Amino acid sequence: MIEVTDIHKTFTVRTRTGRLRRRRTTVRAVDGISFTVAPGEFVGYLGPNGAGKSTTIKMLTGILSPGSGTVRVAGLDPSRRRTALARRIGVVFGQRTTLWWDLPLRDSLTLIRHLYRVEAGAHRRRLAELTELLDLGPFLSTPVRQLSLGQRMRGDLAAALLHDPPILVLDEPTIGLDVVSKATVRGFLERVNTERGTTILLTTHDLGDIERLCRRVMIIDHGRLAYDGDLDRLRAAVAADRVLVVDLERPAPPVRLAGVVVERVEGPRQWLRVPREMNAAAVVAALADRYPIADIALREPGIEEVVTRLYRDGGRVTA
Ligand SMILES: Nc1ncnc2c1ncn2[C@@H]1O[C@H](COP(=O)(O)OP(=O)(O)OP(=O)(O)O)[C@@H](O)[C@H]1O
Repeated sequence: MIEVTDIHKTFTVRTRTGRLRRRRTTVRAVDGISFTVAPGEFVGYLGPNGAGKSTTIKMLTGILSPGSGTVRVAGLDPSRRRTALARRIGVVFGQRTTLWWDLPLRDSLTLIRHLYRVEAGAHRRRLAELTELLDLGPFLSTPVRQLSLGQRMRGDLAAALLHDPPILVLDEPTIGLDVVSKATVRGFLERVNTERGTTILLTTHDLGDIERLCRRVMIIDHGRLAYDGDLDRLRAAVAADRVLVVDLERPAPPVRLAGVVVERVEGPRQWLRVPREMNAAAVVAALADRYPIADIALREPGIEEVVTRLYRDGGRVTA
């Protein structure tokens, strides 16, 4: 569905160094990235600010052409076949709307129907379906400028999917949304992926989006892919520590066990950081030997911790 081979993109930036002097510097926004996304996959695209995510998305959607390397989306070269590609792809930019500010949402969607030349009957059916899934009914007649951010995003998602494209590319679709709107958007995307088989590439800083929706993540740092694989393997690869939550039978001072650090104590409950290289079962056995234990649970690190660690270590993944 999406094939990217060794793409590069550099920008030349002119910076002022004095009253008249300017210096030209080259920014390697994308520096040799390759990946493929198969039909029906839901892939998260992560990276710190300025890593090159938007530049990649712009090359996938034909807004920018790569300096070198090749991109194929639905078999097309996006920068050369932008119009043909538009029929096969839906794009949502969370920070920008594709809707007409002064028009009611319904009219915006009708205009989009004409742009994509969707036949009237198919449009009616699709709009009814999207209206139900995204609960657009209460604000279809409201001008876009009066919509809340969450309503506007639901409208943008409908606009991107009206022509039923097999590929959906999303750049920060949950940015600024409240918890309820986020849940609506995530639930909707999950259904689009599982029920219609739409291939989805999702760029986000919201790790909750990734954890809820994506089996595969790609992480970009300084224009290069630092990781491409499933989330669990990433957890193990960055060797983020696990936490053992121990309930002792009664409150006690922090337990003492070689290699294990007690992070927090609350009454009889203690949180123990267990380094990845230690065998958790052996730690549990050693604890049970020395302390009266009522209950015990092992927690894998949250995705926040995994990603923070990856960015901090300069994006090196060794596993
Ligand atoms: N049009 C442009 N002209 C000059 N430099 C640019 C341009 N677009 C992007 N860059 C630079 O390229 C690098 C990658 O930017 P990009 O917008 O792709 O990052 P990003 O991962 O999307 O970041 P963010 O999470 O902040 O949106 C940055 O250093 C940015 O300043």
